[in-house]
Amino acid sequence: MAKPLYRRVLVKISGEALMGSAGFGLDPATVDRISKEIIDLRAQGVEVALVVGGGNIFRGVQVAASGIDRATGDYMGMLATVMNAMALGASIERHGETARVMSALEMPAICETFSRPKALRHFDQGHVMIFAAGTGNPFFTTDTAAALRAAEMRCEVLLKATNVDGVYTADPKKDPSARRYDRLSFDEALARDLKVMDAAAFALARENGIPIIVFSIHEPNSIVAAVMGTGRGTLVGA
Ligand SMILES: Nc1ncnc2c1ncn2[C@@H]1O[C@H](COP(=O)(O)OP(=O)(O)OP(=O)(O)O)[C@@H](O)[C@H]1O
Ligand SMILES: O=c1ccn([C@@H]2O[C@H](COP(=O)(O)O)[C@@H](O)[C@H]2O)c(=O)[nH]1
Repeated sequence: MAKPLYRRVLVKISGEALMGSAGFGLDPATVDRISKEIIDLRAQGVEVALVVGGGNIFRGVQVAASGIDRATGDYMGMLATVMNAMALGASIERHGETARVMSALEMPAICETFSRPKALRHFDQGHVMIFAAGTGNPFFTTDTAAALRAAEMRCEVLLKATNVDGVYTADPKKDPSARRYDRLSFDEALARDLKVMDAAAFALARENGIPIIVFSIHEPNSIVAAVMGTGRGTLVGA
């Protein structure tokens, strides 16, 4: 049986994927399916931190298109990630593991505010860590937050569980002739301006020597497979 390649991982969960086949919001079956994979990883002794996106509810850019200023839209997007984090945390706990949600924006009535020493302590105690509200700053994305928290939490890899099964030469949703990479360097990803993640996220991961695996969250057990090294996806590294 395959063994985990990594002991401590950060998984970036696509917000958009959490809506399942609905056009908006949270699909409970999808949330539960993802939670069960996280629990399977914990059962294998893997320490798991999560950063969740907000694309199933609000993205700052989309909010801005309706006339609200961009920074306000971004704060709305960050609040969306808090709701997703709470849903994932509740589902993980329902399935028998302990989870701690920490938000980059203060909302003490709801969850803890992010503090690195506290987060490391929670991690050492075996809790699944869920980092909400991105970086806490507008004009960023949860991909950048994922690279940032992965570095802060000393994770060995960043797993981007998303809507596509890897990094392509161009956006495969727009260009049917795009080809998928098995492996790719950070320098190439940045030089080719591949939009699967923003440049800040790639640069932060490169600086901290954290490889990124991009894979489809729609494939059953793909998070576990990525940790075992048996899944389909693209490895972005040095
Ligand atoms: N070169 C590329 N290779 C692969 N996907 C790409 C590329 N360029 C753009 N994309 C797009 O990037 C998307 C994944 O990134 P995106 O930030 O939109 O999603 P996410 O981070 O998974 O979701 P969310 O923002 O909801 O958390 C894919 O759905 C794909 O259409
Ligand atoms: O550090 C951050 C992270 C996110 N945002 C805003 O939230 C939404 C949702 O995040 P996604 O990464 O798109 O899933 C994003 O569009 C931004 O508007 C932010 O401002 N700062």
